[in-house]
Amino acid sequence: MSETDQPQGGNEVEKRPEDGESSGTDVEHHKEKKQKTGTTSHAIPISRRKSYDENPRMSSVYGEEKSNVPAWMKSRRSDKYEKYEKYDKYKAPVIASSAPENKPDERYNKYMGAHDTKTDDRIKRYGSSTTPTPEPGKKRKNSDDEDSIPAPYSNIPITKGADPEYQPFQSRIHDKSYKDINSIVRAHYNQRTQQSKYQGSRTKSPIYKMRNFNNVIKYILLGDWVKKSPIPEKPTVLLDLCCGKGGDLNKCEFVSIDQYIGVDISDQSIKEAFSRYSRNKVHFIPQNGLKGRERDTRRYNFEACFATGDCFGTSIPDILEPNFPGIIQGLFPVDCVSIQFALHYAFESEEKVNTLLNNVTKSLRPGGTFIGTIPSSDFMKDKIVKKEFLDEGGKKFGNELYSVTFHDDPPADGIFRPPFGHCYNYSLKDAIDDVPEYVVPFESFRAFCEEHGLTLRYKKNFIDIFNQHIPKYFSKLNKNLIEGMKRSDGKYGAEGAEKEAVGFYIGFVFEKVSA
Ligand SMILES: C[S@@+](CC[C@H](N)C(=O)[O-])C[C@H]1O[C@@H](n2cnc3c(N)ncnc32)[C@H](O)[C@@H]1O
Repeated sequence: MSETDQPQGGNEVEKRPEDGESSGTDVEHHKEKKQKTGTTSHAIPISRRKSYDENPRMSSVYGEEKSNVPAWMKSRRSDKYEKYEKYDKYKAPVIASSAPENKPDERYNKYMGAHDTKTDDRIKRYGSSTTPTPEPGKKRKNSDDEDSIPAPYSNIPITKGADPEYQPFQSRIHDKSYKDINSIVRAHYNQRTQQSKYQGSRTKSPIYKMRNFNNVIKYILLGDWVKKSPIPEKPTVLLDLCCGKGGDLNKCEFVSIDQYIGVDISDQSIKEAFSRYSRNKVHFIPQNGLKGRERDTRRYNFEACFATGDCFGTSIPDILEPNFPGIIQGLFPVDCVSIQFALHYAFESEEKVNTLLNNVTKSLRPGGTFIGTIPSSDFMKDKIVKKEFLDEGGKKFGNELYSVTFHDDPPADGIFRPPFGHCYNYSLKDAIDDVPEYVVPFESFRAFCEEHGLTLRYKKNFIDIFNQHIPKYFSKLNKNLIEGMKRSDGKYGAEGAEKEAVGFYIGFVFEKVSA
């Protein structure tokens, strides 16, 4: 397996005074039945405007250059909050995608059409927020603070744990074998989002250091590989697929993007991400964005919108456009597509991987990057070939923190053929209880990416990423984040069982090479 290592290292990153981190290791999984479950998309627009047009109209990006509202937000403006209201009350599992099956060209003509000479004007900055501004000099709340915010889900039972100050996560999904993977994943992450509000301080979690380590890895990957928009005055846009609770919002601020788009299948996670963003966004963004101006490092200086949707079963335009009319023409193609700790769910079938990679490549501008983190098929191969199993049957490996249990006997040479549908249950203490996910045979994944015009630029195991790049990032990252990785020998990084658990993952970067 060839490996390229060409970090750009050129992206300017800023040291920020504090860091409200989340998830990171919140890796999860599923089980499958061939039933295809898409999602109707539900979206949360973010606006800092106080008033809206009375008469909704279709947006025309280039026809509204003088306006100070992003064009994609102009139509249906009046029902913006109504939509959020609806979303807020949304309870039922999402069923049935309306994605047309066989009209990709039609859909993507529009999708790709925005990248022309007038793209400078595709989005405008606008001011006036309803979000309260923190007192000057006050730092943004970190995730521990956020967890202590009273939550509306008082019906959720609190899991009993050994530490009275900390309640470890425990899944309450029953009869997984009768559910399709989307349902399991959605239920799992909805539960996690709700339970996390009652768990207590994250610093008490048995995987606290691991979470910090994984977050640092994502800072490094995004810091080195998010490429700014090549067109001056055009916003730098990041599309976060399977964004979860918005755990990477801080990282997006760190790399100074201008626009964030988050999509996830878990409606509770999206709601939490929206809430996290809303609490911390800047009060005012100048009309011309913040290019060349100082950013407020205590807050999010970028615009954001969030939508619920199935990234592996539905096209991105079909997820976003119904909720944010004009967004595809207004903000796409984007500069970066990020997918953190989630791509393995797609490897259930070729169809899902194809849908995902179509979403990625059609969303990206040429030269844009596709950045992700996944379990390492090489790591699995090693375990299998060396027979480092926890059970007699040779289906389970791991340690006291994590475990992988294959559904079927793994191949003796550790090479999974065909590349799809190799299911295993993954467990991670205080995060994941036996949730199914799929092996991502990396070389096959790479070949699929190449078929989609994506060329591998970087691929490394987490331990190597950390060792090679932490010197550059050590002084730039939040002190609490760094201190949260302190080892027993006084140095920083992962050790013991945690080291093996984080070594299970790799980071990758592909670049879109052609139009
Ligand atoms: C381990 S979490 C990672 C969250 C976030 N990317 C992070 O790094 O903190 C995996 C996420 O993938 C989401 N997910 C799984 N399958 C999905 C799908 N088909 N479409 C969209 N999101 C999906 C889950 O709901 C969950 O939020």
